[in-house]
Amino acid sequence: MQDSKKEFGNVLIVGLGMIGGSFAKSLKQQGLATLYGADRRAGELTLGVSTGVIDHPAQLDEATISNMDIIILATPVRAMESVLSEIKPFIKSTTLVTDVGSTKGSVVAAAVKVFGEAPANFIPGHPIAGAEKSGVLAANPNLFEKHMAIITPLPYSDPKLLDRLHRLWRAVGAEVVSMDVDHHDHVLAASSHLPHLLAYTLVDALANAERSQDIFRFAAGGFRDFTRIASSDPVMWRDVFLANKDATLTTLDLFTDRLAEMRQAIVDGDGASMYGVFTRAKSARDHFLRLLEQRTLGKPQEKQVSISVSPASAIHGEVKLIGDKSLSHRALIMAALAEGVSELGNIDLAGDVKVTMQALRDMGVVIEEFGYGSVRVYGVGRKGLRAPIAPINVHNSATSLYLLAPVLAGQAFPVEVVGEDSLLNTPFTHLLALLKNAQANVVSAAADCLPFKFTPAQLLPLSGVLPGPASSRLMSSAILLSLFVEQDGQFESTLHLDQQVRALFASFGVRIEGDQAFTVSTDAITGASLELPADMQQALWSVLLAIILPGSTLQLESVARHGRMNVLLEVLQQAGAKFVWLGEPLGVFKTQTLRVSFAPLKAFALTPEQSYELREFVSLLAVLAVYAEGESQFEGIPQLPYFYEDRITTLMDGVNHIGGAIEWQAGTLIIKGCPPQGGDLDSAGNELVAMAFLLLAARCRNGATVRDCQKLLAQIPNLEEIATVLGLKCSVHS
Ligand SMILES: NC(=O)c1ccc[n+]([C@@H]2O[C@H](COP(=O)([O-])OP(=O)(O)OC[C@H]3O[C@@H](n4cnc5c(N)ncnc54)[C@H](O)[C@@H]3O)[C@@H](O)[C@H]2O)c1
Ligand SMILES: O=C(O)C(=O)C[C@]1(C(=O)O)C=C[C@@H](O)C=C1
Repeated sequence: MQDSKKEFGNVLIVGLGMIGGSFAKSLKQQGLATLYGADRRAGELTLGVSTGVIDHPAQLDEATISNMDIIILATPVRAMESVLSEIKPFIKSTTLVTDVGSTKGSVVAAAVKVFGEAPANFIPGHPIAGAEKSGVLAANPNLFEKHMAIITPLPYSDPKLLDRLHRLWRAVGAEVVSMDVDHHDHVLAASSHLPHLLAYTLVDALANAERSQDIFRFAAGGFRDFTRIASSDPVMWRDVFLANKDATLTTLDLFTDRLAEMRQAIVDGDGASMYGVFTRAKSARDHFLRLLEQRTLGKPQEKQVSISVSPASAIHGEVKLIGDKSLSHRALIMAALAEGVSELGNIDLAGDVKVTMQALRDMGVVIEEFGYGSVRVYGVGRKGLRAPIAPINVHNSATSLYLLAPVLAGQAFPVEVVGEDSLLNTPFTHLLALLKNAQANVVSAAADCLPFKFTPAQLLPLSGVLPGPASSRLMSSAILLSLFVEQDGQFESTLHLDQQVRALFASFGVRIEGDQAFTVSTDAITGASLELPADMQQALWSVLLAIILPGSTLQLESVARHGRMNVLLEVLQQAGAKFVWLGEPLGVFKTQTLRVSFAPLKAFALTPEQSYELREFVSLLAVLAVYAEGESQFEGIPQLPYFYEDRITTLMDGVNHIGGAIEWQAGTLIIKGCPPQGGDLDSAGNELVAMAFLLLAARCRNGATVRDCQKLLAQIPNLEEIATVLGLKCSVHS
């Protein structure tokens, strides 16, 4: 009877319905077993044979049972006890007996009742896959593919048979997860049983309500999506609720309390509460969908995107650029930690800032978007964040990590932070050292890399100089950490604090005094109304476009006239650029309109101090030098952190490849003014290099194509639009 050539030998399905039939069909189609089916409805067995789901119909008698290698119980859960009693006299100890029931405690209890103690060859399981259909005709051999199968091994389960069960589920395409029986029943009560109860009850209540005819007649997608599962098999679901009574009641009580709160919000016309629940729920469901998508599709392959730029003539116009990226991160975090509501205008809502915003939303902060770049943030107070339902994912945003980590260290709940791509291999040694200096409870998985696990701790004031090379991100981390200690925070840094960052914190009631030795104090973090200044990278890019393209004049609104911008403009003046500030400085960031126009450029030099101060802009300045007459010299580049030099190397490769001339001479970068012809430029995925190449391309005689721009477009999704407004012809293609 046994077919020894097939991997799983003889497999018997008891209960040849939708789930049992799907299992059988998959194994049979792959030729992995000889399939037997038993069902109290003879018709299902006949259909099973005629539709190729099983090889043989069978009875639960000695001849069948003693010859099986695997027996799978796939009846409704309350029928399993009687099936086990029936097969008990004939089961061999080497036969794996398992089940697919939706509840696990009741199935184990049935086994204990029948056998005295669940035998070592009985190992329960449950596929987290299904449909609202039933019966063998609904069998789908692909049903379990890329779905999870939970198995709940018992302490004395036979390891060899456990291994066979793993292989069996993997053979039908499932990912196997082990779980404790009680945990399984509580989790599934919430994720599966409660939704079925709600769907059945809703349909039944409406079907018996007044106007039920019209209710169904006019119901559309919402009703259909919510109630699909009310078409599921009633016997199966009656059994589930009888079998998993306690866990279902616990989750049902939680739900009815929350429903009562929603009812009250409607009675009170409390829109803020409703909005809060809806945004949190939307964010939680979006998160769930992303997880599901990753599991079923695998990680999506990032498509390579290129931008082609045609040779441009002049650019003209008056533009208002989106707000500064780094200030946007900080403003959102401060508004979330504030007491009261903040209104933030000209926020950059793309790229990495979205990561910070999502993390805050995941922790219960309501952020309403109204109009382009405007958000209203309902602050929850320093300690008012809520534990997220899943780890906080900072994706590829180091800035989000630097700014969120101190906030998480100060909360009263444990939380994990995960990341993606290159961030996973980046050691955050200095950030961790800073957090530990404040006695934060944080552990990293390995080698100071993500994931990090935070557990609540009483934070203490920082002492001494900030670890590692001076960095403005780490300085902001130190300021944010100081908000969670009782006394005023104090720390030292060799870096000057950016005036705009100081102004931003001050707007929320946080005073930062001193220079190099800082004191951070606050009575209360208060909500603020702020309009952020234009992003400096984008502002410089547009300014340089106008400067290098003959005939251009450009007026940029909301440019902050502060420290670094002044250093930058000094360098541009040295190169011969023409610009003028218009109007009076406005708001906390002292913004003004900046007008620039084309000027013939001459070579210029950066001192090591200027290179350090302007390190974020060195790639753009190098392109400016390509269009200046003579030989520009940048000193101090090798002394910058390694990734700045990496950027410059990519930039040099590109410029030299299309006919420019940049070289190193004794640690100084020498750029010879010599307009290139054009061609292909590979940005190696770096968004700042890509931006510099777009600038370079604009005046190449034949235009140029910049490759690997996906990160740049993630940061500036409306780049094509900005270029069009300015009059630059570029097209994005993959
Ligand atoms: N439907 C789903 O989405 C889903 C998902 C995962 C797990 N499950 C579990 O899988 C099992 C089967 O569900 P289904 O959706 O395949 O149901 P189904 O109604 O399609 O199939 C059940 C089969 O069991 C048979 N049966 C009932 N009592 C029997 C008995 N005493 N002896 C022999 N056969 C008997 C029925 O005749 C029927 O053919 C249930 O335990 C259910 O909890 C279902
Ligand atoms: O997709 C469906 O129709 C299901 O109901 C599948 C579902 C679920 O709730 O997710 C139903 C019961 C199970 O035990 C496992 C999966």
